[in-house]
Amino acid sequence: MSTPPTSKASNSTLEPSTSSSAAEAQTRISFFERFEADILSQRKTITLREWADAKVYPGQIIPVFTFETQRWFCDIQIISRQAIQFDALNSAHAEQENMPLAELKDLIQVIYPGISELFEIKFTLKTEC
Ligand SMILES: CC(=O)Nc1ccn([C@@H]2O[C@H](CO)[C@@H](O)[C@H]2O)c(=O)n1
Repeated sequence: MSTPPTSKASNSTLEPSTSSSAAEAQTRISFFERFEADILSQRKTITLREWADAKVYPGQIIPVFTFETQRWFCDIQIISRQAIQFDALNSAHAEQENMPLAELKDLIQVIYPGISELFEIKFTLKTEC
């Protein structure tokens, strides 16, 4: 059996980047199961993540899985990704999360204790099961 040549095509679907970060783009994203219905109905159109969990780029279409059981439930297309300070979160963010601002801020501090800089990822639904 012959050995394949060293792979150099793993990022072939990504546009050429101006920084090195696209090389680390994640190929999937997970959400807590309790947000599945909100995502499928497009009541939830953003997510707020720490840097390590926000390596997605505008135009990318990625599959979405539940955090709990890694069950696929839709694909999303990334619209934008932008840094946001925790202290700058406002009711417009909460509305796009389909939850009250106080609840959103509490939740983020449970998921990412002490975090001050987040990334807001806007997305749109591409497919659903
Ligand atoms: C499962 C996993 O790995 N991580 C996360 C992290 C965040 N979120 C949601 O993003 C918004 C702001 O953080 C809120 O709606 C969160 O609940 C999520 O669903 N899953």
